[in-house]
Order: sequence, then C-alpha cells, then structure tokens
Amino acid sequence: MENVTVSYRRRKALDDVSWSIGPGRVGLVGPNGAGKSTLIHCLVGLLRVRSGRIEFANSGASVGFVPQKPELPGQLRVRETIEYCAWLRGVPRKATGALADDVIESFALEEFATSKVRALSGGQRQRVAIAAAVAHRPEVLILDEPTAGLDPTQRLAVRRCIKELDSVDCVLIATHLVEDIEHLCSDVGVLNRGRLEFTGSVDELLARAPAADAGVHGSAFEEAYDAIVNGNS
Ligand SMILES: Nc1ncnc2c1ncn2[C@@H]1O[C@H](COP(=O)(O)OP(=O)(O)OP(=O)(O)O)[C@@H](O)[C@H]1O
Repeated sequence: MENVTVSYRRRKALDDVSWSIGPGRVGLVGPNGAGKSTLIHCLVGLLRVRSGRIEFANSGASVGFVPQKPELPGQLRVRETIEYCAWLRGVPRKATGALADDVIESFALEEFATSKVRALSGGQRQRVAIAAAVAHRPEVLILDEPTAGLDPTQRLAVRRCIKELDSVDCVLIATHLVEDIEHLCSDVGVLNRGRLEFTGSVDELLARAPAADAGVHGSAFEEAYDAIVNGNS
C-alpha cells in the first residue's frame, strides 16, 4: 500500500500509510482506535481507497478474510459451512467437498465436521471461520483479532491452525495480543493514531525495548511496543 489516507468525516483514521506487506506471517499491532480495522477493510475492499493506492504482488490475488466477529451460518454443519464458503468464493460445487476435507484434516476439525456451527465453542468456531476462509486456497489471508476472547487452550489451537497455512503466501494478523505476534509472525507493523510508526522484523522491534526495566513490567515485546507507541524509553 502506498500513501493511503482514510478519513471518517474530517478525522484521519489512516494517515499516509505506505507498507509493503509479506510474504510470510505479518503482524499488525496498535492501540484501540489506531486504525487497524480500517487498514484491513481497505485491503479486503470493504472500504474504497480514495487517497493513495493498494496493489497486490499478483494482480489477480485471491484474498481470504476473517473479520473480528465472523458470522457463520449457525444452522449449517461444519463441513457444509466450509463447502458453502468455498462455493461463494467461486469454487465449482463438485470440487468443494475435497477442499473441505483437506482443511478439516489440516485444522484437526474431524470430530466437529458433522456438528452444527451453533453448537461449537468460541475457539472451535474461530478455527472453522479460518478454515472456511482458506478452503478456496487464497494467496493472501487477513485475520482481524483471531484469538480475541479465547481461553489459553483455544488460543493455542487457533495458533496451530494459523501455522498450518502453508499454502497461503501472506497472512496478515491484526491483534492486541503480543503473544500472537511473538509466536506467529516474522514481521510486524505498529500503527498508532493512523500512522504506521514501525515496520520491520520482530527482532528489530525487540531491539527498540529500553534497556532499563527490561522484563520488569512486561515482555521485551511489550516494552518495545510501548516505547514506539507512547515514546517511553
Ligand atoms: N465508520 C466509522 N465512522 C466514523 N469513525 C470511524 C468509523 N470506523 C472507525 N472510525 C474511527 O476511526 C479510528 C480508527 O478505527 P479502527 O476501528 O480502524 O481502529 P482499530 O485499531 O481497529 O481499533 P480497535 O483495536 O479498537 O478495534 C477510530 O478513531 C474510530 O473511532
């Protein structure tokens, strides 16, 4: 993305953001209201970019998206849901079954495959939402807060699924949880008040942690993040 600015009324939610994202798993962090969802909505086409531009390396790239609160049809069974989502993304009906079986296996969803979505726990539902978003084999996957509100065991299960996404060239993960970034991402962008204040590898971000107090109040990642967002050093 290049020089992307988005305003709601006159207030800038994204302010001249330029970022070359991926390949690999890339994190997007920032405080509440920093503009993370706005940036994601621009990438997936839910918001029209009127100032600046967004381009994918492969111009016909298919993009999968799991929003902050994925809405899945509760009355459908897990396998049907995944097939239905693949079909919605243009997969021919006769090919959806095999693709659903593939993701059900790689996400270890076999035991829920015939359960109705409304009977699933939050973590199970999130895994199904990710499986449904990748069944059509997109090159890019965008996840908005994929582990929010989950208990530690469910969080681990969701992270395991994200790590299984070998076929996806680039996964962008917006999250409040620094552990998600530490465990999943090689690169990270820090958004603050609409401005991209840091982009680089997780190691480069860690190098921003102030030496004093290291590890006393939080992890090195949290200290580095705080130094960037609040100028604390
Ligand atoms: N539809 C809208 N109309 C007006 N202002 C909006 C709208 N959507 C977002 N905003 C404002 O734009 C700014 C960025 O919001 P955004 O939701 O992108 O941030 P965020 O980083 O995703 O926040 P959070 O972490 O709380 O989800 C905020 O100040 C928000 O109040």
